[in-house]
Amino acid sequence: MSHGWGYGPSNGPDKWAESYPVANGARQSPINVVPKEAQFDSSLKALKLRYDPANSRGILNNGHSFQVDFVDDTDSSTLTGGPITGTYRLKQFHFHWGASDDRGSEHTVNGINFPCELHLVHWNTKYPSFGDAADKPDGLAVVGVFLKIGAANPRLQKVLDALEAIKTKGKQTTFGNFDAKTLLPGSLDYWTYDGSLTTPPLLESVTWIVLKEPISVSPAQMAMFRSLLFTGEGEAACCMADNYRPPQPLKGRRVRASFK
Ligand SMILES: NS(=O)(=O)c1ccc(NC(=O)CN2C(=O)C=CC2=O)cc1
Ligand SMILES: [Zn+2]
Repeated sequence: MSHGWGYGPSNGPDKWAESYPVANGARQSPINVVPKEAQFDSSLKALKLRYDPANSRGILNNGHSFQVDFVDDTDSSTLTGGPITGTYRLKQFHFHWGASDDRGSEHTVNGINFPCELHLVHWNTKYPSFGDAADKPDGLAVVGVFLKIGAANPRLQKVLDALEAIKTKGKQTTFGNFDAKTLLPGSLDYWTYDGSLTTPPLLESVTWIVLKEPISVSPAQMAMFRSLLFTGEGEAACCMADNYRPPQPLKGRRVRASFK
């Protein structure tokens, strides 16, 4: 790819394999989840997500999405239990969304797209840092949460209200005292499978944990996601939307369910 990867016709998901051959690898993400084909595994533990609001640090427009970054130098915001062993620390969360409400999620369920998907990114503390963990087969664990059109979600509002300050690529601002737990649905039932980052470098290092229950988002709130720009200040504006990779081949992988 002559220029950076993105989601446009010349640098989008169909082109990524040119610079990132692992795009055609054996454990790529996202996937289409077919609940009837997922195997209930009674040995799967309940997810334990313990997040300390004091760890939230900033919010950044990285030109592909926006992410809320967390201080991750102690075990104060962690993921344990579920399909993983050991302790994984929360590094950041971000979203993927569509230009219209009929698309935008990365994972699909029975071929259905949601308008938006939240990813909470964690790294395995058996490694010294996120960067060290990012290319290990058990290095990362991402919790995926679907957003479904419905009533306005007050728990999203603090995040959405911050977007006006980070409209263009590279802009960031402080974002303290945010409790990421408030973004989770009531049920922590999940599907899990071995996968990858869904953006370059597409590293096959992610244990995916996709929650069955969506959280709500209103059409007006979706419009706020779409008010962001892929482009930097002074460049021709391009609205940030359709920043999702479509489902990838399962290639024989098993998808397990924590629930019947
Ligand atoms: N969409 S996803 O699979 O959850 C996905 C998750 C993460 C990343 N990349 C990163 O986290 C890059 N990164 C670093 O390497 C250090 C901080 C940071 O943000 C890419 C994709
Ligand atoms: Zn993501």
